[in-house]
Amino acid sequence: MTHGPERAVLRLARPYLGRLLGAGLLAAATEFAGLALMATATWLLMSAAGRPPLDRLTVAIVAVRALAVSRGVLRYTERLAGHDAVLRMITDVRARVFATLVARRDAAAQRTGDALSRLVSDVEAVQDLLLRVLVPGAAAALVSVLAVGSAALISPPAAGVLAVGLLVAGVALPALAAGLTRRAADEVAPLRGALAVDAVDLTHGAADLAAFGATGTALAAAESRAGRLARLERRLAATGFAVDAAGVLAGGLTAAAVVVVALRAGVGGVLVGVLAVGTLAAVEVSLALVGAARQRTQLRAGLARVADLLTESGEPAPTAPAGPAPGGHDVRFTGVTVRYREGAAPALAGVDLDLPAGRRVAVVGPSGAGKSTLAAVLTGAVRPDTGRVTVGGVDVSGLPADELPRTVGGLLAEAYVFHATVRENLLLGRPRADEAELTAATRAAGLLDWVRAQPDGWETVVGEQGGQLSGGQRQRLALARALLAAPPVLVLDEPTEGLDPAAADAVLASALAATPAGHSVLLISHRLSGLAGLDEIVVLDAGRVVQRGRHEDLVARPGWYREQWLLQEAAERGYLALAP
Ligand SMILES: Nc1ncnc2c1ncn2[C@@H]1O[C@H](COP(=O)(O)OP(=O)(O)OP(=O)(O)O)[C@@H](O)[C@H]1O
Repeated sequence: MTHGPERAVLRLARPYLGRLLGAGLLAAATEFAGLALMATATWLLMSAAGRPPLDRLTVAIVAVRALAVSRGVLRYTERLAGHDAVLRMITDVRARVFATLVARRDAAAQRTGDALSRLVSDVEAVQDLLLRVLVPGAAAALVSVLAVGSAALISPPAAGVLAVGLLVAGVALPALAAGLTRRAADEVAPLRGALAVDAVDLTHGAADLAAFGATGTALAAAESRAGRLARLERRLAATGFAVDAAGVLAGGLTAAAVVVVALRAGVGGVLVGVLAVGTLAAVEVSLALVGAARQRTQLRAGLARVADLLTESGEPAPTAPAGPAPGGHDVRFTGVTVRYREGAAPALAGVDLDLPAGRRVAVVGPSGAGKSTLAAVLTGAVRPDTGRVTVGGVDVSGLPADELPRTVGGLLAEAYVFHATVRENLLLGRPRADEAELTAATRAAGLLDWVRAQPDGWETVVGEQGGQLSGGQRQRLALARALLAAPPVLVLDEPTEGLDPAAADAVLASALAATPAGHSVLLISHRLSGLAGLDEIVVLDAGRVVQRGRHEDLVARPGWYREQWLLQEAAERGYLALAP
């Protein structure tokens, strides 16, 4: 019986079904060879005790040797066949998961590192499902049937007893183990997650906790959670061991019952011994299903996440640079309203905005005005509650997930810098960019001098989340990547954040100059300097458009823009006067 996510994942296994079936049969042959080895060796030892002529034992001696050797060979071939099939399939799964993640551009998921965990550990769940659950599970089931069939040749009543023992070991105990593991996962996983958050808060927030004298309280809370987790894990480990012990007991009891029934049925002494040892070996094979059931339960969450991504996108995302959309690249916001929480004030309230192809528009406004939300709606990361956003006349929400990023993109809020080299981080924007394109984008973002000054140049590793860069360098790297991607509608959300005023002006000017003519720009900024050359400036406040026009019109009119511009000018003049 397979669950929904398993079914979705297994659909991808279809092209490799032949190989997987082969691996399953080889696994069954390996286990059966082991069982036959035990049974034949027992027959040989017990028969040899009666000192019969050697020629009566020759076949058994050869069989023991052959079975011992073939078991190793079969196991090796099974592993080879199974891994070959599964690794081929995993490559497909990874490509599809990556394609969906890229297409979806789920900002929240990328921030939490969820994307990486999906690509690595969740996809490995698919591998484990096949190699550690389904292949050994099918092999154990097949061997059980063969064992009961073989026992029936000696004594049908003993075979009946064996069948009952195998059902206990291979069905009842695995079901019990799965139930316990599920409970463990449901209770332990949230606690582990909370403890991981505690650990991050305690390390990253250590300085602030100490400054507020709150270290002791925070530590005590984390310790109490760790204590609760330890108690729960001890209890679950004890019940887990109890299930394992029950498995051993089931093996012993089944063997004893088989012996009694076989003796009553008048089976000869040597064959009773063979039945007893064969029973122990067969039950042990079935007990492997207990481990498989536990594993399968633990894989649930990972498989569900992978299945969620598999159902979304069938084909890997294209890496080709942006091409013209069928209806051009005119962007239009019509009455867009976004409300993040029921009852809360809207982040955007009925916003109308036109961004015809080639136009450059800045969106400014106080903190919390809804600027980033506007960008998020345009890139499809947030869906409007009412109203619509169209690109080339097509509703953004109706565009295929892999098509939108080819048209709209850029530097979004809290752009992620990967733990990779400068070159790799840049190539994410345009995988086939050549050296000249890399250089031009990096120069426009004002990062080229820094790159050239590094001993490793483009191959400089930037650390986890760009931790080995300054805030300004991280921002420039993210901006260079956006400029390299050069989508026809370029969104730049605070591209000069973290730069000093002079650098901010220079970078903004060079970034705008580097954007090809005909490409539109939606610039989001809290700085008003450097906006004079733009076609339009839209002032947002509390989710509404309160002013719009060119820079020279807006500074001439009373309002938020003029006030803010005068304040920023005065502050920056003061800053420059004080600067050495
Ligand atoms: N993911 C979210 N969940 C809930 N509320 C949100 C979320 N993102 C933004 N908001 C709220 O929506 C409103 C607009 O936020 P937004 O980030 O769009 O503003 P902004 O103009 O970009 O602000 P800033 O200049 O400070 O970045 C704010 O009140 C904010 O608290």
